[in-house]
Amino acid sequence: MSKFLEIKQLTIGYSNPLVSGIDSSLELGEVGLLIGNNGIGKTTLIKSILGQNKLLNGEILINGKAIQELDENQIAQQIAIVFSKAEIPDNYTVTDLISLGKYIHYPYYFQLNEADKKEITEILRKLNLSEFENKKLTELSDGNLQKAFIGRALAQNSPFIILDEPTTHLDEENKLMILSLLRNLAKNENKLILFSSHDWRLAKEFADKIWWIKDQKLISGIAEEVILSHPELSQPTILNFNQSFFPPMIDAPELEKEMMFSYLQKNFDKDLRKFKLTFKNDFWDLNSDKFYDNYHTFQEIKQALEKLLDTRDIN
Ligand SMILES: Nc1ncnc2c1ncn2[C@@H]1O[C@H](COP(=O)(O)OP(=O)(O)OP(=O)(O)O)[C@@H](O)[C@H]1O
Repeated sequence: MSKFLEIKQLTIGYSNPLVSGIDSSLELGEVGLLIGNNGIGKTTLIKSILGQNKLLNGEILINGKAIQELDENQIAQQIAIVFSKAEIPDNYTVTDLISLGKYIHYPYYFQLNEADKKEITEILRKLNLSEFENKKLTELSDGNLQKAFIGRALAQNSPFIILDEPTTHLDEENKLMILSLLRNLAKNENKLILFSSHDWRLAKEFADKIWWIKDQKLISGIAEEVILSHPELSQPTILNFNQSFFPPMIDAPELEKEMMFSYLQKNFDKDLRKFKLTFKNDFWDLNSDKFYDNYHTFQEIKQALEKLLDTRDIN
């Protein structure tokens, strides 16, 4: 069976390559989560899949056809895109926006036929947006606005939907709502969903596959397997807010590791990479090449580290 999206030996970028040697695929009914640091090439990859960027090498096949051989309209029949930074058209209602999804099927000026109207009513219902059908977009909550943009993608009726950061700017409850909506679309309507996210820790619970851009390569596979085989993904350093803080090695279950990281990051503007903390259920081991002791509380660990750093500064 051929994969709906197939990428072979692909290099993407501009004058210089950003990511090379990409070999991967996704099938209808799957949810793929695209992650990677800022500026690493996520949007560039999305644009390449949409045929908007010249490929530096290799190929992208959509339903067996090379992307370069499809014209704009043929691509729109296969792929709908939801950009999170989309401009909100002034004076548009929710129904107007969703109706725009039908545009690709008509010439410049069009009027919706009865079947289209029925379909849009059905999309509004499915997205729980019926009560807002005549509301201006500018009056919607962020969560409902995001749903309206997804509604436009659904009206386009393409089997593949790509979303750039669909959960950014949403509160936790709306994030979960959008993520389950995306998963339901894949599972109940056999859509292929590929979305990028900075909230990937949450998003991974809803994704079948992870596509992770790192060191100019794409690491891809079943979400859980990618995380298991790349310990740095489960290291909390990915949530580093404090530029001059470098965490010690923390050997502990995920939650304890995350909490210890969070506590140290708030309390130290320092490089702690010389130290290692090991969780032993009832206490924590703290050691470096010259030191070893154990502690029961976070505060004891903080005091010990402060003392050790002080001593080191004097020496
Ligand atoms: N049209 C362009 N010409 C040249 N370089 C570009 C162009 N567009 C983007 N870049 C550069 O390519 C790199 C990757 O950008 P891209 O937008 O793909 O990253 P990203 O992973 O989506 O980042 P973010 O998470 O911040 O959105 C950046 O260094 C960016 O400056």
